[in-house]
Amino acid sequence: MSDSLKREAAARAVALVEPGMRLGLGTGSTARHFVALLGERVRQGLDVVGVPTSEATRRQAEDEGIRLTTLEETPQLDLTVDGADEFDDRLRLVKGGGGALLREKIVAASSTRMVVIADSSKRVERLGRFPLPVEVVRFGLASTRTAVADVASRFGAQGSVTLRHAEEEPFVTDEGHFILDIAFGVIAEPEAMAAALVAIPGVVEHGLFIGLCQTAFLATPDGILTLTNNDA
Ligand SMILES: O=C(CO)[C@H](O)[C@H](O)COP(=O)(O)O
Repeated sequence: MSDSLKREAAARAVALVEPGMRLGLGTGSTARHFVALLGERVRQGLDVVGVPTSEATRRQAEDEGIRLTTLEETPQLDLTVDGADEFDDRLRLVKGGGGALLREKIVAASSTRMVVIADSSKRVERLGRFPLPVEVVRFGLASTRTAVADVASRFGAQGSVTLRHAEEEPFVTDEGHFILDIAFGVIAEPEAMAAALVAIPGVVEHGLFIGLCQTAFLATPDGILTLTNNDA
């Protein structure tokens, strides 16, 4: 998708921001537009505070002059705006392509409202096209990986479980963990599979965001499509 479409989706989300709001600031190339546009409004006098979902977003928000806070200081947020790697029509999301899924999920769960901004290529009929990221502690990696692979195959994964790398080295998250990517194909039972994954010792979190997102602004060549999920 072109960058200008991503920016349009981000602009729709920025329009939701009101003075005094406590914001969750997402991670990725689409969320980056949101932070940039928010920065423009802050420089025009808008007073908000934000909790960044990654060190990359923290650096960008600081450069933009956005006042930052933490969940320790501000445990309840009004609105989180973030990207997604894929989502279905019930606004169940897969996130973590950028490796920030743990902080992203904690921030989203601390928000009254989560809005996703994405392009139409991210919309899927059934989740699983994008490999599912699973954040794991480094200790016991081989055992955890075997347990994750067992769950993945029980729930119909068509591909393998891969340790994510950055260049030659394993990718390390902002919280100091590794990421396993599960090539599913189709995730037939997202809720049950999510429960099975978090039951594995060593698994910190997975990239399925279920019941967290209420609204998606979807950039299409014909304009912005709004999807809503009133159950979240
Ligand atoms: O989950 C994420 C990072 O962990 C991102 O939100 C996701 O990867 C989407 O990124 P982009 O907007 O660049 O497509």
